[in-house]
Amino acid sequence: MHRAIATVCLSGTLEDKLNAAAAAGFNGVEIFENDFIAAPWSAERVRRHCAGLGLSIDLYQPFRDFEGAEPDSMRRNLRRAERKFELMERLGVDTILVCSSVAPDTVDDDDLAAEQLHTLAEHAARRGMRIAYEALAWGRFVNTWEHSWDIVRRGDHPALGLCVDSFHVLSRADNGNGKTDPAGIATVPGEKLFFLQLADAPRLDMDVLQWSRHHRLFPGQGSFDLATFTTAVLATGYRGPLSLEVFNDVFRQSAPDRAAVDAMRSLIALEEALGRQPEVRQRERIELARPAPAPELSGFAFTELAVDADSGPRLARALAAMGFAHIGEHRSKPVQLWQLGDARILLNSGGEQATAVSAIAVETADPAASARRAEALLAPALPRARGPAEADLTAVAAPDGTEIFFCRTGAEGTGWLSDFILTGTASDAPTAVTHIDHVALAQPFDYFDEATLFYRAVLGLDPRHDSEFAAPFGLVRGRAVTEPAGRVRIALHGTVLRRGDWAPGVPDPQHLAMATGDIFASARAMRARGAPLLSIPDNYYDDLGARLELDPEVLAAMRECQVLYDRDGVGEYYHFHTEVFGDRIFLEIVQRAGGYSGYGAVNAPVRMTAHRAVRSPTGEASRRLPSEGQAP
Ligand SMILES: O=C(O)c1ccc(O)c(O)c1
Ligand SMILES: [Mg+2]
Repeated sequence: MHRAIATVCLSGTLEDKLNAAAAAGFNGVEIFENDFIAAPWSAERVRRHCAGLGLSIDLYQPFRDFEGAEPDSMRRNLRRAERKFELMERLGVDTILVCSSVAPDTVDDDDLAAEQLHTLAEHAARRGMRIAYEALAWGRFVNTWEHSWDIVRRGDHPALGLCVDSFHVLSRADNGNGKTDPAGIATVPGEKLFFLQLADAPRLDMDVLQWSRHHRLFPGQGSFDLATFTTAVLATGYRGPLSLEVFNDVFRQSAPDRAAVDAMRSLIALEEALGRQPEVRQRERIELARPAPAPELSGFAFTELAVDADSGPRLARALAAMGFAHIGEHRSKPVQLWQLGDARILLNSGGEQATAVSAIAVETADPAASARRAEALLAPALPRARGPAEADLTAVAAPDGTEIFFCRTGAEGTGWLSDFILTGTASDAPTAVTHIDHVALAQPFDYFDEATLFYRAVLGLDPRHDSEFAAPFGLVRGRAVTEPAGRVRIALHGTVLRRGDWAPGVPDPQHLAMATGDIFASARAMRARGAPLLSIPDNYYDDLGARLELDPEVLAAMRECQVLYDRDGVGEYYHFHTEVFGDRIFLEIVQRAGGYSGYGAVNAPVRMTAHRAVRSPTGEASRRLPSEGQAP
């Protein structure tokens, strides 16, 4: 389909925005009026620049406070409109968005609004132009798509049609803010639907104008069902642009090239979702992106930690005490392979990077298909330095820079294990650890929403378990992306607000969590072997005993083993932690019981406070993520 983006989505000048949109592969743009007004270029120059970039100008917007005006204002409004039509002629754009009036002196009279829009359409038609009328969710009187459609119908002019914007429709459908039925859009005749704007948003219980102006997201980053919504629009016969219109405080200050790629990824993923809707699949002549389907992921092949001269030996000692065996050495790089049960960890001391999770390898049913899909979804491919006997592992970069590898352990030829000279064998899991349960990655503030879409679209993981909690260094936001059966879980966390210099650059270290079948046996065995485990204050256990009526023996065992606890409607979660290595990494052991699928977010502030001692808030510069704290 024709993919477009409103200039308001991107940061910078009009020139920056147009260049970024074209570079990301968009076919067209909506010119947001303020971007044009502030630009040093004439309309003709903008038109030429767009043409040179291969961008059509699909919409000029917005034209505000037109309908329901007193006769005197109407004369002024028509004059204002004529000036904009002249400008549109120069720009070479034939459709203008008129959004429903918010003016306090608007008259509540649908017949009057319809008559005035008819007149406006008549003026537009003389120049071969069209009026796309959009109901703002906070319009003075017109604030549902149904109401705008009723007025367009009464206005009865071929040059008068609707603009539907998923935010205005779904924000009202979702929070019970007013009666509206997104599915009903399917009944509008396609020729009366002039334009489609798409935005996602997180579910927030707040004023709808503030929600729209600050928190809109690209499709797939929030909680709206845009596939169903767009299917209803396509059912009308609408074949115009899929156009993104996102107002977002973070994107407004993000590098426009990167944001435009994120935006394009969201449309590719949406088109793919549309192709799965039976109603859409049956219609011909809809060209949709069809990336290779996401192959099934069955777990983590390995996780690689970048270590330095200090953290490397400390981590190696900790892994040994936790029961891991050092079973191999990489053929050409300073990389150690450690294993316990099915949990494999690489310690890589060859890079410049500070101690951190540097790579995650997922077990995929088809590594080549995973790589093709990642490419189709614009994941940046990473070049691999490859030695003669080494597997050709495909890797892409996640938004935070973590390398994601696609592996099939044991597969002929591509087995990554053959990169290692095996020098030992895994012990018999003396500490009951079975596999990697999850990897927790600190996200740079600017890339949190981009990361959600990346993992969802590229790896086919589902976003779940949104949390927000007050921690010693500020408010922390968490979200997990998981394989449906829970075999791959990645927990993302980041700061909710930017902060000054006192708090650490990242709110919480990254960590690697291993699953055990017996949390107390693991804790006792690891402690006996000298693992550097974290101490939890007595206050925590006193509160736990007060909040939950736990078996006194279990509570005593938790206190003895420094195990934290959570439960939800279906199951229980037991977990304990190591100290922090190199400021940026710790290890966790978890036991899930009865289908608990969370991450013990309720306990995170306690654990973070316990880690506080090793995360002194001074001298932070060296502890920021590579992508944090850089000059813009
Ligand atoms: O927030 C606004 O004013 C605004 C303007 C134009 C739009 O298309 C829209 O959806 C919102
Ligand atoms: Mg809009």
